[in-house]
Amino acid sequence: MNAIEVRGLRKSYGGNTAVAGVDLAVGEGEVFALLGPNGAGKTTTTEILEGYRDRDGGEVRVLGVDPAAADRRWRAEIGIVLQTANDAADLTVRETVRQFFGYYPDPRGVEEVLALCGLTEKANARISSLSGGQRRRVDVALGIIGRPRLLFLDEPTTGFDPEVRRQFWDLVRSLAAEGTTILLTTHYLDEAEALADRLAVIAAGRIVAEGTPRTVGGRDRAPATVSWVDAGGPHELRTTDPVRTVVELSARGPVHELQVRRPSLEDIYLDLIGARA
Ligand SMILES: Nc1ncnc2c1ncn2[C@@H]1O[C@H](COP(=O)(O)OP(=O)(O)OP(=O)(O)O)[C@@H](O)[C@H]1O
Repeated sequence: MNAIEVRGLRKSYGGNTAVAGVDLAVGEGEVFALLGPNGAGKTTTTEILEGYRDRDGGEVRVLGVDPAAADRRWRAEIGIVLQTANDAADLTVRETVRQFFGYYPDPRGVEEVLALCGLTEKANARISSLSGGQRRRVDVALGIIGRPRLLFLDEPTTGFDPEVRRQFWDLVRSLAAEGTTILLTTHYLDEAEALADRLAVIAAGRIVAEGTPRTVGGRDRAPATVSWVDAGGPHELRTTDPVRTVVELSARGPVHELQVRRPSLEDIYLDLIGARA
């Protein structure tokens, strides 16, 4: 059984179509990233999957259940890290995490979660005194304390400094290694590349490409750029067979600053969403 199955999902707000027929399948234990520009329909799609938003049409199964008709038991198997920070500003970090501990049938230990999220040193600090990135870590802690089978991460590392982002990536990898299915929404393509087994690019409410970070949008077959400097000056060549180009160049005589550049995920993404000519 797939953790998430979506067929023909549609949602409009008044006359504005936010999701225009999305199909999606996420396997158990997969880390799946949803990419797309602002307003593409990512949050609307994930909120429908989380059971927080009605849909206009389409079939949706999350852990085998229609989220529109889900019960408490289903909800306990889902972890959610929303874009908005929590608002229990007067409580300390530990008190906040402990409160959520009580909501779940089989939670992780409070101290374990604080440690996993790098919050042990801030355990006695009030939420209101935390920095933006530290608050975000509390959101993540609350999302994972229930030991979810499926975790929704909506732009989880916004506001994180580079070191904390790396720590968070390690946390996601360890959750994935335990078998947690993860649906990640992010604007950071390096994050999708580092974490996702598969990803989909959504634009104007439709999925425009799906694949692994290596293959999406024909990335693995796209031409590479070979650049070098020789006696005639700098050169650049786009080719689908860069190995052959390099072999031919080296047979011709001395070259310097030889570089082979494959299209990055960002190059492919920008092409897919039509952001480049
Ligand atoms: N509650 C709402 N009422 C009316 N329109 C909405 C509502 N929520 C979203 N929309 C519209 O639906 C479309 C999709 O929005 P959505 O928030 O799903 O996009 P997104 O891909 O998550 O964007 P972002 O990257 O900015 O978070 C947008 O045009 C947005 O203006």
